[in-house]
Amino acid sequence: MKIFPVKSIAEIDQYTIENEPILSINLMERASRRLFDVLDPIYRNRPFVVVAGAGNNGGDALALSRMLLLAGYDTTIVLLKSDCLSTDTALNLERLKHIRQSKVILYQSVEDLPSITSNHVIVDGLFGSGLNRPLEGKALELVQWMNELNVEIVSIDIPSGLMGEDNSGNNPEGIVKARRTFTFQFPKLSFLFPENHKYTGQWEIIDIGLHPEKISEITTSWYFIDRDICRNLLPQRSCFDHKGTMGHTLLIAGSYGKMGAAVLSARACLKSGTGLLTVQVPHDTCQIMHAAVPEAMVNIDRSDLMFTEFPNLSTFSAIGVGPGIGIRSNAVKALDALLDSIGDRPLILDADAINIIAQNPHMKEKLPPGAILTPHPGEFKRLVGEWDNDFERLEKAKEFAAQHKVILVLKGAYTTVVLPSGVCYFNSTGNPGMATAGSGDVLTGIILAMLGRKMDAWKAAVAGVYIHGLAGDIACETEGEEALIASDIISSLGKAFINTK
Ligand SMILES: NC(=O)C1=CN([C@@H]2O[C@H](COP(=O)(O)OP(=O)(O)OC[C@H]3O[C@@H](n4cnc5c(N)ncnc54)[C@H](OP(=O)(O)O)[C@@H]3O)[C@@H](O)[C@H]2O)[C@H](O)CC1
Ligand SMILES: [K+]
Repeated sequence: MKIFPVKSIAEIDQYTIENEPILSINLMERASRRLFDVLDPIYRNRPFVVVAGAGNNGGDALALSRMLLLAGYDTTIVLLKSDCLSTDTALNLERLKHIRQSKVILYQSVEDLPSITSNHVIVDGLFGSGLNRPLEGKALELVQWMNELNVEIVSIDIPSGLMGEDNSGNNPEGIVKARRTFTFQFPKLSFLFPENHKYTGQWEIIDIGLHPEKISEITTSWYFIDRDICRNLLPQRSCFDHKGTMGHTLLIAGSYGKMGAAVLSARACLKSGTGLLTVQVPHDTCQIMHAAVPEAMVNIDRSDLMFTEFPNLSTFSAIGVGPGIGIRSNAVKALDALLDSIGDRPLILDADAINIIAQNPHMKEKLPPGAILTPHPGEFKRLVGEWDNDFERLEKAKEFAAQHKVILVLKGAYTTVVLPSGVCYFNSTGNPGMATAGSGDVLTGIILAMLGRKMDAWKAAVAGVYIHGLAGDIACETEGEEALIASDIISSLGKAFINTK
């Protein structure tokens, strides 16, 4: 699914009005009706206070209020006083006046506000995608009032005060903290940043039937990785395939005391379809790998403890380095040498491989084009330094990916795949239960298998994060968030692939 900047959404909106064709007031009615249909079963019989602004977000709020009133809901409307209501908002205010029970409070000061019980639901329709500056004055007062009530707030389209994209200069006091946000047609970029979760709460998309032609025509740099995207990226097997055509991957992982990372990554790689897997492990640990992953071949390092050498790379269709290798000087030297001889072979670097590169900046220059790096936030900080907010974090990632021509996979909620071109893919699968030891090692194994099958690096990264998250979601259904461990993600890979194809 595409994610658009809010200014492009206004363009799609306009195109829909002209080409469906549909009157803008009727498009607003359709959006509000679909919102009502979602809210009605969730909040049956609860009293509502609907807070509306002067723009079209307020128009949606007023149309929704009419629907609530007609359905018998106790509904009070608080309208932010303004001299210039949008045309459709003014029309919806007019329509409300025809309903006998409607109570519209024109907000001028705090004394005007209704008393609220804990049973109330507040609907926030003050500002939506037309917001262009931080809130102040009466609008700010209203937001602060809503936030201090400590009752459930439902935001229409966007929590009022939150910008669709960059909130760097915003005033955190002037943003509604919703329990739920029902957003029209597309997720907004700012919803995908961890720091904005406290504003959006749980968010959901409501399809309001914007014109599909315009949606496919307008280009964007941002995508939400859904099943369709992943399915189109995954290669099919032919009946003539054999293990030699499914890729021979090399995984360099583990050190004395950290063999779990290597085992998890190796298992995940095999469960993600690699034809053959060779794992490079320290001498003293080879029995662990043989016993835990009998399907893997083992290349034994001369060191008892760590990664210090690697086999001839020409045999392998893709190489993965990092889980559990440590950052001791011998491992540093070996990674440096590997980067010297890698050529343009597909490569994924994770965990300590990233830490080594962060500590030895000259190695960044040796990264082959298209290499995939999968840092968690701590590793990414070591690579690029601090950031002030998540929008800036994304900018830094785009800069790094462009400069070094690599693909970054920023792990976390909505794991983000950043391509050298600046295109970003945000993952839709996964859950907080996956914040557990070894989860990242599993991802490395999955992506390595895909790279080994000659998938383009960006495709392997995008499909890999989706399958990883989906396997985590499937595992969570039986394990729950607390008990979920990395091995459960591996066990669910089969179902994840089946459900995606
Ligand atoms: N395609 C869709 O998804 C549809 C969306 N709908 C709804 O429409 C809103 C967007 O409506 P819009 O009128 O563009 O925007 P807002 O309701 O957010 O209002 C913006 C107006 O407010 C002014 N503004 C902007 N920032 C501030 C501020 N900080 N303080 C005060 N006023 C502000 C701005 O005017 P200015 O001239 O003052 O700049 C705007 O006029 C969308 O979110 C949906 O809810 C449709 O109903 C259906 C289709
Ligand atoms: K809103």
